[in-house]
Amino acid sequence: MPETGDHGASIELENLTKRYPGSAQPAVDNVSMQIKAGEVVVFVGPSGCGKSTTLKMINRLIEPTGGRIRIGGEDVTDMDPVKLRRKVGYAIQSAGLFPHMTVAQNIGIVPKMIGWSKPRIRERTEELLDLVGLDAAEFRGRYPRQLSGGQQQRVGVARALAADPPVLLMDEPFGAVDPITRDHLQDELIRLQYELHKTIVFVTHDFDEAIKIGDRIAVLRERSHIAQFDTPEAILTNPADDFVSGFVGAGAALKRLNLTRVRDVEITDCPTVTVDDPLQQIFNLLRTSGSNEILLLDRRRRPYKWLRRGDLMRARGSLARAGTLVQATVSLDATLRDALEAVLTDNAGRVVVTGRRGEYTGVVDMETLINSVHELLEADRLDAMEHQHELESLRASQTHAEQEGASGPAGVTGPGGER
Ligand SMILES: Nc1ncnc2c1ncn2[C@@H]1O[C@H](COP(=O)(O)OP(=O)(O)OP(=O)(O)O)[C@@H](O)[C@H]1O
Repeated sequence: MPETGDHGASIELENLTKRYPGSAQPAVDNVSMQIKAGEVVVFVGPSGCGKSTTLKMINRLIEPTGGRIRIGGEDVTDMDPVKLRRKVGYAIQSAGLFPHMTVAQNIGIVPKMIGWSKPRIRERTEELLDLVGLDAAEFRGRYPRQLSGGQQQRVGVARALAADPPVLLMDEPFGAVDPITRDHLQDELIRLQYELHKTIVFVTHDFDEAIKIGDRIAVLRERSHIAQFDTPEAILTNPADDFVSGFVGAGAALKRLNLTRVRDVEITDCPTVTVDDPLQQIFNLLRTSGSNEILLLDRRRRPYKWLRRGDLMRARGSLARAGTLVQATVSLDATLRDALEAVLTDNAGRVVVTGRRGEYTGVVDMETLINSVHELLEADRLDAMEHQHELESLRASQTHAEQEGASGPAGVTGPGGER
């Protein structure tokens, strides 16, 4: 198990402002926001709206000109920035690795800075490489130029996590890699977060990425004014205004598929055999299982081929020539959108689900997917109606209170809270 040490800490921004010298307008104007411990909050918004500036004020790479920042309840606005950065990991686009340092040296920078012993740094480096899916023996001695873009990005994330900070800031970390690698890196971040429970603030241009990764999304407009700060479900089904709708874009129902993971839907079992099983046993299973196909697994229980009865007849005693290779698989952390894509491109309308090491876990088929999507959309619709109803009752009770000459209910500043 990876070290899960320091879980997330809450972050509170209070009237945070940045006015760059010589600029007429502030780049970030009076932003207040509460981020809960252990949640992933994504900032999305148009270019130049102040996402990066807001993010970099949290670790004071950019000094605020007004307002306060609290991490885990502690005011860090005036804390020594070097001390602060131990609490806050930081990963950026293109990884930002030092080219003259090896992977291990890059990851060890912060631990070394804060005086960890060499063996402890070495152990932590190995653990982190494993955590981000890189083989330590192969990668620790390489230089960044000897890595692919996706591998560099993984090392960047490992480096940001090195001293086990409760908070992780990520500034378009996957902006510079191709869409497939980007998808993998997103899946891995989700898996990592499942184990680590850090508080993550993530900046992106890409609303689909925000939906996939965020527990909550802050849609920002110019000067980092918050247009809506809510769960992806709420933003998709109930955008606060035209600006947010514009950002959500078309295809909300399809985007909704990005919000649910394969592990959340019903995974069925199919009959399986392994390459070491005798042919006769495979035949028998095909006959008795009631299924017209069975899945052949390799020695590490990874999906290998689909076998049908006719395939075995034609195979004449050897599995090498029999069956159809399993093309696509999806992991438990894959989104329903990925699963749908895989099922649609498979002529038998199903996809094999694999665990962390690629091992067979089950199967998801078209019918399960369609049912799940219908249930999800229906649940969203009910939630949106309930939310609407709550807002209306709140308004009615406020109007009533005003008519009675009393002030509104304590602490209620208006519908929508943080909007
Ligand atoms: N060092 C600086 N000096 C002066 N103005 C700056 C500086 N850095 C950023 N700005 C301005 O502040 C505003 C916000 O910039 P910021 O980089 O935070 O936006 P962003 O939303 O992250 O943009 P993008 O998505 O394009 O990266 C922009 O108008 C930008 O021009």
